[in-house]
Amino acid sequence: MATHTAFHSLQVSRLVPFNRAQALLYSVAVLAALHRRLAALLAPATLLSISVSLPLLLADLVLAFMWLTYQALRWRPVRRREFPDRLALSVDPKDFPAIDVFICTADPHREPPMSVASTALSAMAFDYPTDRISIYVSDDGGSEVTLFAFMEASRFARYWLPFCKENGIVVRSPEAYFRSSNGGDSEKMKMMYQTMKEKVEAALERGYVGNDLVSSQEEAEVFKRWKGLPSHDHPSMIQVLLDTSKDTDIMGNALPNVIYVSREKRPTSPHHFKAGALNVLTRVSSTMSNGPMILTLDCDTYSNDPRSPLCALCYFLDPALSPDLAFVQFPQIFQGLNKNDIYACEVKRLYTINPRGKDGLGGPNYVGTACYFSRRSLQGMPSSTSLAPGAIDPLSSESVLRKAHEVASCTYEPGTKWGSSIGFRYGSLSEDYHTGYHLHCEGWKSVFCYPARPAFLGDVPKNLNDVLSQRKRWCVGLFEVSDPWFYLYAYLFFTTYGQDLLEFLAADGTMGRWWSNQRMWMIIGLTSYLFGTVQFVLKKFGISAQGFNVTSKVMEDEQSKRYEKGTFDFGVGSPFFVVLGTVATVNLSSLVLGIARAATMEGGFDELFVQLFLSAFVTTNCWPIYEAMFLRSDEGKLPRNVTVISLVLAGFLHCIGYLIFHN
Ligand SMILES: O=c1ccn([C@@H]2O[C@H](COP(=O)(O)OP(=O)(O)O[C@H]3O[C@H](CO)[C@@H](O)[C@H](O)[C@H]3O)[C@@H](O)[C@H]2O)c(=O)[nH]1
Ligand SMILES: [Mn+2]
Repeated sequence: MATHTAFHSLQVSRLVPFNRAQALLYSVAVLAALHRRLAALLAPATLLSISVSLPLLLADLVLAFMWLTYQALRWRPVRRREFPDRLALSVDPKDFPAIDVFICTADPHREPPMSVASTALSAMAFDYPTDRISIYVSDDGGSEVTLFAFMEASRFARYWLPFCKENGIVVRSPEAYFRSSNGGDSEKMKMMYQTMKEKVEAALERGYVGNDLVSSQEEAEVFKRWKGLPSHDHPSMIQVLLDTSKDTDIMGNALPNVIYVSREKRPTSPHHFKAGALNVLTRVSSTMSNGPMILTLDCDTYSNDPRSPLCALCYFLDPALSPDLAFVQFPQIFQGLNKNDIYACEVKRLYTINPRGKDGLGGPNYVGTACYFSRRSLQGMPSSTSLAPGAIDPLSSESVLRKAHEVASCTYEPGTKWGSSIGFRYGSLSEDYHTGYHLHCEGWKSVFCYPARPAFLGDVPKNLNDVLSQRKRWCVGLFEVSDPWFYLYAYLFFTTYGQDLLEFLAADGTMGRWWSNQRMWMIIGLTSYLFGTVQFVLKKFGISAQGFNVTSKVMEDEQSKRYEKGTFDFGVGSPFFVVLGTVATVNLSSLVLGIARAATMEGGFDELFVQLFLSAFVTTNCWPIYEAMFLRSDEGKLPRNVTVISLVLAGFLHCIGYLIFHN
C-alpha cells in the first residue's frame, strides 16, 4: 500500500538508538558491579564475610535480571497513527463489519446502573452505521435495576443519538457530557436524563422495580420473573431491549441492537468471574448479531471519541495485518484523577508506556477494556476462518432466544474448550493478561492504538483500601497466569529442596536432620530474622539498645529429657512463639478451608493445587507447634496464654483476609 493511501503508519521511536546505547553502557556497568561482588566472594574468606557477600551477590543478580528483562520494552518502542478519514473515503460503510460491544457489570451498588447505561449509550452513538452496532450487557449482579436502567436508556437513546449527531457532540456518554456541559441547547436533554436517573436511583434504593416505575404491562411481566431470585442462584435471563430491524429513533433512523444478559448462576458451578461473563456474551452474541468485531468495555469505560471503531478498522481492514490480528488495544486512560494522582492510579507505565514497547515486538497485551477483538481470535487458531452465521430470525423470536438461553447456562461449558483454548481464558483473576498472553503464544498479533484524543475514559478507585485491594487482585492474578509459571515455581521449589537434600545426604547427613534443618530455617526466618531486623532498625534510630543476650548453657533435667526424645521445648511465653503459633494456626485453618472449598467446587483441586500444596507443606513442618499448642501437657508445651493470643491473632488475620478478598 502506498504511504499516502495507507490507513495507518508506524514510526519507530527516536529514542531507540539512545536506549540501545544506554543498555550497552549499563550492562557493562552491571557486569563490573557483579564482578566486584564475585571477587569479594572469592577472596580469602571467613564465614562472616561470605554471609555478607553472598546475599549481596544474589540481590544484585536478581536486580540485573529484572533490568535485563525490562530492556525488551525499550528495544523497539513504536508510535502508530491511523487515518480514519482515508478509510471513510475509500471503504463503503456498507462493507463495514458489524461490531458487538460487550459491557460487563457485576454489582449495582458498586457500579451504578445509570453509569453502566451511560457507557452503553456512548457506544450506541458511535460514528458507525448504527444498524451494525449491537450492545450486549452482562449483568453478573443479576439485578432487575440494571435491566430497568437499560430499558430506560433504550428509550432515551431515541432522543440522545439524534441529539449527539445534530449537535456534533463528541463525548456521547450522557453522564460524562452533563458533568461538564452547562445547559444551553442541552437543557431539555439534561432534564430528560436527570428524570431517568432519578427513577433508576429510586429503584436502586428500594431494591426492586415497582409497578409505578414501569410503563407497560409487558414490562411489568418481565420484572415478575426476577422476584425472589438471589443474584448467585438463578437461571439465565436474556432480554432484547432494542432490535435494529424494527426500532428507530425520533428521526426515523435505525437504532442499534441492545441485549441484556444475566447468565445462569448456581452456587455449585464455577462462574469464572469476568472471563466467564465475556465468554457467555461471546456465545450469546454469536446466536444473534454474530459481529466479526467485538469491543470489550468495563462498565466505567465510556467512549470519549465516537470514531474509535474506524481507528480499529484501519488495522482490521489492512490485508497485510488482518489474517493474524487478534486485537487492537486502546490505552486505559482515566478521568477524575486528582492533581498529583496520589494513589498513582494512572498506571502510566503499564497502560501507555510499556504497550508501545511491546507493540514494536509483536503487540501489546490485552488490558481488559477498550479493546477491539476479531471474533475469529476468540474461536480458534489464526488459520481457522469459519464463522457461523448469526440469527436469521428476528432477535426476540422464540428460536433465537431459546438458543441464547442455552449457551448462557451453567451446563453449556463443562466438557468444552471454552476458557482453556477458546474464548477468554480461565484460571486467573487477571483474565485480561492471561487471555492476551495465550493469544500471543498461539501466534496471534495485536496492535496498540493510541490516538491523541483519548478514545475511552474510565474511573479509578478513590480510596486507599480500594486501590490496595485492586492491586492485590492483580498480583494474585499474575501469579495465577499459570502454566509456564506453575512449572517455573514447581521447578524452583523442587530443585532447591532436592539439591539441598542431596548435598546434605552426600555430606553424610540424614533425612531426619535435613528435615529439621529446613524446618528450622523456616522458623528462624519467621522469628529471629524478623525480630532481628526490627531490633537493628530500632537500634539505628537510637530507640532501643539491647545488648548481647548470652545463650544459656544450663539445662534442667526435664528439659534435657525432652531434648533427648526429640520433643520441641517451648515452655516460656516468648513473643517468638506468638508469631509461630499464629503462622501455624493460619496455615492449618487455611489448609482445612482450602480443602473444603476445593471439594465443593468443580475442578477445585486443579485450581487450588499450588495453594493447597504449599500450605500442606508448611502445615507438615508445623506439626511440633500444633502438638505443643493442643496435645501436650508437659512443662515444654506452649503456655496457655501464648496459644490463646495466637488463636486470636490468627482469627483476626483471617477476618482481614476475608474482608479484603470478599470485597
Ligand atoms: O465476576 C465478575 C467480576 C467483575 N466483572 C466486571 O469486570 C470489570 C472490571 O472490574 P473492576 O472491579 O473495575 O476491576 P479493575 O481492577 O478496575 O480492572 C482492571 O483489571 C481487571 C483484571 O483484574 C480487568 O478485567 C479490567 O479490565 C481492568 O480494567 C467490571 O466491569 C466488572 O463489572 C464481571 O463482569 N464479573
Ligand atoms: Mn475498573
